[in-house]
Amino acid sequence: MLRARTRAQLDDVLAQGGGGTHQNRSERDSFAGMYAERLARLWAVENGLCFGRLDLAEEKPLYIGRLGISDDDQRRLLIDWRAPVAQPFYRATPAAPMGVTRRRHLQTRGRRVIGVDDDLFDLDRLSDEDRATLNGEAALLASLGEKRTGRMRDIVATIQAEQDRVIRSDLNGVLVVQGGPGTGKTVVALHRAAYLLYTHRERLARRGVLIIGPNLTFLRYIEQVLPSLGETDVLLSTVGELYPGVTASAAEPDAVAAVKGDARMTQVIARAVQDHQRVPRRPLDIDLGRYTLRLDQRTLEAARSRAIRSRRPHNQARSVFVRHILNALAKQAAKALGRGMLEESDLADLREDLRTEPAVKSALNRLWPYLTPQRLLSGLYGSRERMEYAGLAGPERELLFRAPPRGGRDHWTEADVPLLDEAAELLGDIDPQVLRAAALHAEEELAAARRAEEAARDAELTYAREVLELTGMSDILDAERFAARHRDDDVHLTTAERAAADRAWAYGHIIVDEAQELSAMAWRMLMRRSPNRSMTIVGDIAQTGAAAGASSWKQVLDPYVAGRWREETLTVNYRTPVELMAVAADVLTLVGPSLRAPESVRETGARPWSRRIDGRGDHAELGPIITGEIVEGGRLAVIVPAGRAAELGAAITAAVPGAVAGQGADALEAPVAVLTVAQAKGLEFDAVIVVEPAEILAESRRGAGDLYVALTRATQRLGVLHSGDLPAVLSRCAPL
Ligand SMILES: Nc1ncnc2c1ncn2[C@@H]1O[C@H](COP(=O)(O)OP(=O)(O)OP(=O)(O)O)[C@@H](O)[C@H]1O
Repeated sequence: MLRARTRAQLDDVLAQGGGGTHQNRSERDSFAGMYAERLARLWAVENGLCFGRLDLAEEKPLYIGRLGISDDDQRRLLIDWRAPVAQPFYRATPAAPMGVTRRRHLQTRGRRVIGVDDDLFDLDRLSDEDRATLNGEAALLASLGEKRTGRMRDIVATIQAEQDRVIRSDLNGVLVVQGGPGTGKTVVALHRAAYLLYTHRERLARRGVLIIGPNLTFLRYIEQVLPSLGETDVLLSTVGELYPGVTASAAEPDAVAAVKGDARMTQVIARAVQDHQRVPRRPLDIDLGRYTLRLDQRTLEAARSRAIRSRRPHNQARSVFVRHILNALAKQAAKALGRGMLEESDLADLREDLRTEPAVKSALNRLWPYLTPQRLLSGLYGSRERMEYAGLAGPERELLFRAPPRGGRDHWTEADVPLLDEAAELLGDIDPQVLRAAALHAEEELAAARRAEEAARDAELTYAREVLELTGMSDILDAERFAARHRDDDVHLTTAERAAADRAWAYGHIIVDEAQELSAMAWRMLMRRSPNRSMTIVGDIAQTGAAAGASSWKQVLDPYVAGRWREETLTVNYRTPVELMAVAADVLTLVGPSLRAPESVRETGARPWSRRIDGRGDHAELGPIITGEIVEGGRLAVIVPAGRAAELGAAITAAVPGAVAGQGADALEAPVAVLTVAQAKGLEFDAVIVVEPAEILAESRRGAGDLYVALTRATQRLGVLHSGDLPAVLSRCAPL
């Protein structure tokens, strides 16, 4: 009925056609967008719309669902799971029943109820064992035992009490959620986003919520969870995508990323900017044909210090510098012309004449060049002298050195993005017209701007097509025209879209997943986008893999909110069965003797196995072993050492039909995915085979953490293949 009503409203709006004033049209379009979005949401929640019932001691039962629905008389039929009255559904325990006598979990398929599962809080009837039970244990275990699809699902029906505390925690301040693998950190973070948007709609809809994930595969893995929770206005991004117009697609060794991620790069970038403001040691002669003007060091120093004292970013401070220099030149020119003292208005004319003199322009461009972040960074990496001046020496400098890009186009890596952002802060914007007029060699920036424009147009067109398709109007209205109508006034842009295009956007709330992997420079970039410091930081210090990653939350946060952040810990592992977790827990002792693995909620009886392989030649032996582990209708990951990824990926994809290697959408859909630990981070699979664990252990300083991550990706089965001796920490695996 709701869908029919929304559909009718949408039809009404669209039937009004394209006439009327500009304002009429844009209002109509934004209504159309709103109704279409609501309709999409109503379809998205179709599955399992109502999943719970609370029987209360004093009142009528409440039904809990994915969204709230009232009848025409405003009587509540279904309570949105995020509403305060729904809280007991997740929090009530036999010891603290919160007025609830019975909690019922409904399992549905389509519109049919296929199972119910009750928690009784009538204390007299409970045994001790019952009192300690999980919330909706049967429903939870049924959900955990299901085959994995390659996309994360929502858990609104089975959120556990410790997770609910995180989800509903206060919006303000910085909340760290520390938890071992499989404790639901990711899924909880996504539910928190949905909860916050529901509870603080006004504030957050305007400023938006940013969710940062470790890589694009991971974002694809989680992207469907939010619409099914009823939220569409959230920006999912990696750190590498946060700088508009730059695509960080190049790879680089961990050691290089580690230097770029270090907090010291703040000073390096600042010095790199100052390098472009240095005055030459000798006077500078400007030959104007009729006469020559000279800029001596005193004049240059004075202009420079005025510009710096203006405290403006480099590109804006340039006008102060230029004004001072032109003044000095104009006075000299007056003398050279033999005109003695001139009126101020004559001097002004002279200044303007000089400003357009090519020789003066080129001198000014050398003395105080307009700089884009891209030019600054390319110039820095391409010159050992500049790096030296900026404070990079020895092996670090050699790691960062790269030949200047040919044709003006550089290849950026994920670790470059926070540095570009840092540079952008210090440089300030350049008016695009100035950029063109100054005839800078800025092909790269212009190309980036064009690409951004094209991407925005594509997004508009897709949006327009979707709206028209949803409304069944695609044969009546042309998507191009529909999109063009929006373009003029930006009315259709969601908060997330506007935020994505704006480097300086301040988000209402930022959620960071796999946060342990971020470098100090990446944190600076995120903090800049969170002036109100309203953040949820989700991760596991034991799983840190990146060389520039975190070794404690204190180290990450003290520079920004010392003593003002709170931490919650998740302790129960919902992914990995007891038998697998025992193996992983042994490895965890190598990461840190005091670290404790989370408690698993279920047993499968399937003992992890190990098997010796030859490990050389064409790896023909791997095909049958891997094929034998494929889960019918489910997904298997083969996790390999990063240094062997290309070789093993090629061998396995050749031998196993349907297998894919490396990151990307395919890796989520395929029955068998060959991945490195970094690529598998945050994901989960029905079965996992870890190849050459000794190599994974030895591959980096954080090898033990990497092996721990690899071993905790499976929901059902785990096996280990090794050519040398099996590492002693894996002795629980039964040899085959
Ligand atoms: N309350 C719950 N009900 C049902 N499933 C749950 C619940 N909590 C977590 N899960 C499931 O457990 C699995 C692990 O969750 P998630 O990926 O969020 O863990 P994580 O802590 O982020 O793990 P990692 O640190 O390994 O990335 C997912 O399949 C998730 O859906």
